[in-house]
Amino acid sequence: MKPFERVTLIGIGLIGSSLARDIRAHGLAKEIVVSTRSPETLRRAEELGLGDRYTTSAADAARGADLVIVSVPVGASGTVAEQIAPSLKQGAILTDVGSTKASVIAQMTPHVPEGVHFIPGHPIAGTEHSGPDAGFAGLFAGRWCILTPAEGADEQAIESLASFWRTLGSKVDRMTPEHHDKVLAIVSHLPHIIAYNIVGTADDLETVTESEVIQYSASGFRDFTRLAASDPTMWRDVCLHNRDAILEMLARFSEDLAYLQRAIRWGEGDKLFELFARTRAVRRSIIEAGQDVEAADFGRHGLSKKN
Ligand SMILES: NC(=O)C1=CN([C@@H]2O[C@H](COP(=O)(O)OP(=O)(O)OC[C@H]3O[C@@H](n4cnc5c(N)ncnc54)[C@H](O)[C@@H]3O)[C@@H](O)[C@H]2O)C=CC1
Ligand SMILES: O=C(O)C(=O)Cc1ccc(O)cc1
Repeated sequence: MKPFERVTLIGIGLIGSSLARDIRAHGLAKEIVVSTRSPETLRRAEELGLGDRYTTSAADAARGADLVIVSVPVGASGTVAEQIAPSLKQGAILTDVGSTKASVIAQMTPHVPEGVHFIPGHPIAGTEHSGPDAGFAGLFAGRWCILTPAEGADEQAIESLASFWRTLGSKVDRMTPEHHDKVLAIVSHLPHIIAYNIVGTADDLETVTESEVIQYSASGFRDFTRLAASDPTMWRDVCLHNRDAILEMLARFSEDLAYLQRAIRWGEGDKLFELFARTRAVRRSIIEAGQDVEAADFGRHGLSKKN
């Protein structure tokens, strides 16, 4: 696709810095402007050569940009939108990468000036690491990116953003923010919450000393510890900003867990076997659909990238 004259990245952690690297690699911008709140992170981004211009002022960074990508914890979306609103140029595309959509839209939309195209997005790609050192080119290749534009949003702007993500190798889908939040609650938010919970429980158990947890953690527990090592600020915000969908899925999860608990208590092996056979089939269908590479990649990068 034709490069943007100026792309501004607000937030330069795992996602923002991966975007910076990919935008450079694919020649998608004539100029990359990097902005983040903390001077230390900004300095690190500069050392890594992630942009062409650097500033802690989101308002200065957004001025004159054709594409502005907000990659901050979802709870900070409203503040950022308020800061950049007066600098956004007419016709600019404004997007985000937040893991929750309805709340981000509610926070940002009131600040978006007439004539600026706000197209919310969410790349379903990441790792448990955070910060500018954790990003890498190619993170989004082969992964989905979900766009959740409002009804009546400018089709040309949507297509331009979709084409940007496709250039990074992503598959692009479109859905309503509410549907996105329900789907992501079950496939991403609950798994993280369950991981935080099980690792917390193991850590609390007085009979299991810390050294035993570490010494005997076979692959099952280990997989949970990877997710449970994810950024606390990011996941606090996800929980607070997708509250309803997460609570709905957690209620369903607890019911199903009680069923499992009862089957174990009463020795109902047939019920256990039926469930375990059904879930094995789910895993197999994911692998057949070619999605297993993603799980393997998360693991690989998780082991090799430092925080
Ligand atoms: N980590 C992951 O695997 C994925 C994360 N996301 C979403 O991407 C967004 C960013 O996540 P990461 O890059 O992982 O986080 P990160 O913690 O690596 O980076 C966050 C960045 O935002 C900056 N920041 C925080 N508050 C700010 C504010 N008020 N103004 C300006 N900058 C601010 C930080 O300095 C940092 O540069 C989040 O909304 C998250 O939900 C989406 C897909 C995957
Ligand atoms: O590291 C993992 O396994 C992930 O699940 C990464 C991830 C985290 C948050 C998102 O909104 C999307 C992807």
